[in-house]
Amino acid sequence: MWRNITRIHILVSVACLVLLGAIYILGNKESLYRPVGFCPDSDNAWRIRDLKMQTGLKYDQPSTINGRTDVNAVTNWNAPLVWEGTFDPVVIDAIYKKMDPRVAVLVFAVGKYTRFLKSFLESAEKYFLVDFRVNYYIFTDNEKEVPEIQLGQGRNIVVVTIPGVNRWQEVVLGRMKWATTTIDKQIRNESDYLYMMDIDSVFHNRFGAESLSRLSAVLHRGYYKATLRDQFPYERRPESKAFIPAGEGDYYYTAAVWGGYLEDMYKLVKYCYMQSEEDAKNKIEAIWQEESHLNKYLLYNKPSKVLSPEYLWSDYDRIPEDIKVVRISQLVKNYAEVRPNGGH
Ligand SMILES: CC(=O)N[C@H]1[C@@H](OP(=O)(O)OP(=O)(O)OC[C@H]2O[C@@H](n3ccc(=O)[nH]c3=O)[C@H](O)[C@@H]2O)O[C@H](CO)[C@H](O)[C@@H]1O
Ligand SMILES: [Mn+2]
Repeated sequence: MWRNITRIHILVSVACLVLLGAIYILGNKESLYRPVGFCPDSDNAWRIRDLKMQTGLKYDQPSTINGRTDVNAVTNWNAPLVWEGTFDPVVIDAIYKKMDPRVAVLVFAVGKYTRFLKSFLESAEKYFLVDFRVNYYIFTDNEKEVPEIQLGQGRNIVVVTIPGVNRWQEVVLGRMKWATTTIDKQIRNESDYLYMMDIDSVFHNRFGAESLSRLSAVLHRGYYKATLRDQFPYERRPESKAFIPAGEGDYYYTAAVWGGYLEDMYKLVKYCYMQSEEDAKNKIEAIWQEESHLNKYLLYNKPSKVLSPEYLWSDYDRIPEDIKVVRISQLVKNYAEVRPNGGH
């Protein structure tokens, strides 16, 4: 009898120890494979802690006097405004490589837009965060049309199947819903940074780690130089959640390229989703769909980096003197032909 109880005791104790051990290991699983240089904070997001660089790196001495004088390289909230010539790729890459972040790129290719996948992905492999870890999440209603692409080391394609639509506006706004739910389900565990991008674009030059920050937004090429804030195509109807009154505004940002820390992007993507749902309930659609909601958010929650229109130019437009490098450019397309319900 005594011996039996002892055995049961031992068995129960061992089982408890195994259980505790399993809970401990599972609880720490995240930190086991998290890259060095990131540290968790209270809302479980990952923050850059140290701007570390190895010894012996060779690069040009930075100047306090010389730099771009034709453009402004800092916002009035003291965030960098990134142009060619305002960073040294050697230094930036060295710092960010030490952190070795995992970057998620979310693109949608619904209906005829699958035709843009090949050139987007092939050019991204050549120019987008080369030598970094990148997962392309391709949301499509036709996975058979996702092309086979030769990918660099540490880079993957993940196909997410979604239903087709009748109106292009549904894809554009639907992106916010699908991104929110897919981050919740899957992406959160696989990424430190997240980018949202239009698929109808091609990379032409380096689009590198200088673009990474807590929240990075790109100046829309059409309104970056001479447009008065009251002329920005913000949503101007007070009935919409995206409403911005006259007299307010910093810049007009494009919704075709935006990125940042996973959790900050999640918050913003979800915000656009929720705001557009509110609008739908009130039978209104913001003038530029999620771009309008994005601009409202970024006015009152300033981005930590503003990227110049080098980070999204357009093949429709002549390249002006101040754009020294076109890093990615929107393709010319026949809107009426490529969209399910025609052009604008
Ligand atoms: C350069 C720029 O400012 N782009 C914005 C502009 O887009 P665009 O006029 O460039 O819109 P677009 O036709 O490229 O649509 C945006 C994206 O939605 C996806 N898509 C769209 C339709 C479709 O049938 N299938 C499909 O997959 C695809 O990833 C596409 O790149 O206005 C849109 C809202 O009106 C968005 O704010 C875009 O980010
Ligand atoms: Mn586009």
